[in-house]
Amino acid sequence: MRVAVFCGAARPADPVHLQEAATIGRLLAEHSIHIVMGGSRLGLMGALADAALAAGGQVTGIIPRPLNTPRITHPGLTSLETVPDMTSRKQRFVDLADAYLALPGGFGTLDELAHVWAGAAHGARARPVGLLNTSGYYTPLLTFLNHAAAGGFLTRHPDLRLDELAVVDDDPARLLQSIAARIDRPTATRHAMATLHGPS
Ligand SMILES: C/C(=C\CNc1ncnc2c1ncn2[C@@H]1O[C@H](COP(=O)(O)O)[C@@H](O)[C@H]1O)CO
Repeated sequence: MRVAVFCGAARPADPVHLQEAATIGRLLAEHSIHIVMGGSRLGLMGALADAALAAGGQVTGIIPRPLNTPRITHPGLTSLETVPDMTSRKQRFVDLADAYLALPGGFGTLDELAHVWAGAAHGARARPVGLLNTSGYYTPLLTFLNHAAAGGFLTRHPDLRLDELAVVDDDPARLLQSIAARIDRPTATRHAMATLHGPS
């Protein structure tokens, strides 16, 4: 099972975000969940990857070629894939992940979240999305999404329900439990087999 994690490259003002990123990394590794992420050593991405690797986990980085420099790329990932640009990276996250997790972050994280939500709104197979709401980081975004829904702007796909857009929790372990319970296991297994052996 693979989870794509979107999270900040910046050093956060409050170190609790680095600690929580490390907690998520460790928990994913302990549950043998393969992490797919932006491939950087910086910010929350670095904290997540370091903790997962230290706990024996698998971490795949997907990094756009222009960002693949020693200053940015994590040197110890179990695998690293280079892609031409940010748009291709977002598509690789969608190709590879059985679920998505967003930790606190900036425009890059929001862009990745919007990409998966827009895909689901346009009929792509919806996969669970978890928001780690440390210190209420995502509460203003959720308020905005409710505002957008009330304004009738999130209705393009008739099956899309706002409460299905994301599972929100400020507790890393509870959030992972909720996401794991929502993963479509037969599809995830077929998907893993197809990736390993080619489509049957
Ligand atoms: C150019 C600088 C840092 C950029 N480094 C990044 N390396 C890898 N992945 C990145 C980087 N910046 C953005 N991403 C992707 O977006 C998310 C983080 O962006 P945010 O704006 O910090 O939220 C993350 O999930 C990555 O996939 C500075 O020198």
